[in-house]
Amino acid sequence: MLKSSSSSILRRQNFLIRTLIGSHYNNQIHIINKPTQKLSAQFVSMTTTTEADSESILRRITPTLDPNRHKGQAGKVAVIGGCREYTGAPYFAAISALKIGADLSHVFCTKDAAPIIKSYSPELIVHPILEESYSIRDEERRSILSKVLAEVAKWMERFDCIVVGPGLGRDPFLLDCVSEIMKLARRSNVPIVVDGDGLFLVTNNLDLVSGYHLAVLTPNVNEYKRLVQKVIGTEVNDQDAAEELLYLARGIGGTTVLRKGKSDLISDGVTVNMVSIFGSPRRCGGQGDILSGSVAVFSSWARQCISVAESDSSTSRVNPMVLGCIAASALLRKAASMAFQDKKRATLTTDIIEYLGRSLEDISPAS
Ligand SMILES: NC(=O)C1=CN([C@@H]2O[C@H](COP(=O)(O)OP(=O)(O)OC[C@H]3O[C@@H](n4cnc5c(N)ncnc54)[C@H](O)[C@@H]3O)[C@@H](O)[C@H]2O)[C@@H](O)CC1
Ligand SMILES: Nc1ncnc2c1ncn2[C@@H]1O[C@H](COP(=O)(O)OP(=O)(O)OP(=O)(O)O)[C@@H](O)[C@H]1O
Ligand SMILES: [Mg+2]
Repeated sequence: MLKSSSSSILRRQNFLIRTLIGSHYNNQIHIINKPTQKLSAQFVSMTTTTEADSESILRRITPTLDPNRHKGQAGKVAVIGGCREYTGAPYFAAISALKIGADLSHVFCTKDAAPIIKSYSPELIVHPILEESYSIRDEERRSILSKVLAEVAKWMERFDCIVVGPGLGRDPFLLDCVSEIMKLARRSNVPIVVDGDGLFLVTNNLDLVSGYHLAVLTPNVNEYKRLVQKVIGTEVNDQDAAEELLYLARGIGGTTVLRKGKSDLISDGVTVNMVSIFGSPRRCGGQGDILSGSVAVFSSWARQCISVAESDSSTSRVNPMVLGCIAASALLRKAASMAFQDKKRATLTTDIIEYLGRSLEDISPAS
């Protein structure tokens, strides 16, 4: 009985993967020119840009609510962020993951930030383990770094994805600890979404993500500018945005980059996809944090889908991190648009989070 139901799930997932490949790859940007090896500012605009079929990707990667599944199977994510200044950003990322459908969402933050983040929500599992320079003496650094790492190591293998950076701050000692956490995640093959101050860290230490195919960078306008300057050595060229992003992703060794903006552009150095469905004209802070938590969940779901069908050799063409980005971008934009219809100028990030569930329900009904 159990065997026959699991083989029917397997058959369904194999079917989903095959249709996924078909629809997704018909809707990506086609790179007509073969980029030269040398990274160059002189991109020749030869791409045709089409919109990703995000609704069908969302529908296909979102798991069904199966009564046989146990807690954790729909996703366990962790946000590394939250310091003295910023407590909203890690909360937005972590709660968004739960609202979309993850089972467990953790936050690893500084000791100061933890009671505040806990008070926002009893749903989050909050670990007050990070320290900033002001709270420690120089001679304690080494022992505190080992303690922080040991604490995170106890949990790391349980996570399907970690999100590094929302509200992390830029304290040098804290960033040293986070670099070690990222190395640990990489050694454990745990996917990493890098956002906010995590991008400040990574831009100055590209080796942390370079060549890691399970990493996603989600830069906003400023963060993208700094990345392009560092990796390509030029100013941003909006005329040839798709080619530039492709070169950037290649320059980081095939790490997926989601460039946020009026249209979101996504590349892993092989393809470039675009999501530009209407969102909201409100640009209140925190929407990028929703996105990073959502990418963590959707890319984990896409990986689950693909790993079930691994025997199908054609699946090697599908990058689950890219699918996760497309799904997350589309869902956030839909939720933002619904929240704006309701709240207009008063729309805040918490309002958008309240619409995540209904937006997903419209595309992939729970029953
Ligand atoms: N409630 C919270 O706790 C929030 C905390 N956040 C955190 O704040 C930290 C810094 O992130 P930021 O996004 O502010 O860093 P950025 O480097 O993107 O922004 C720095 C400055 O650039 C300006 N800027 C933003 N968009 C611009 C544009 N399109 N053109 C020109 N200038 C622009 C901003 O006004 C800001 O003063 C991160 O850790 C982030 O996660 C943000 O996520 C927002 C919400
Ligand atoms: N001009 C725009 N029009 C429509 N949607 C946009 C626009 N700019 C950004 N977005 C959407 O908002 C989301 C967040 O992007 P934004 O650039 O605000 O990130 P951010 O600055 O990192 O946010 P945060 O305040 O959380 O740090 C993106 O996924 C994008 O889809
Ligand atoms: Mg941000």
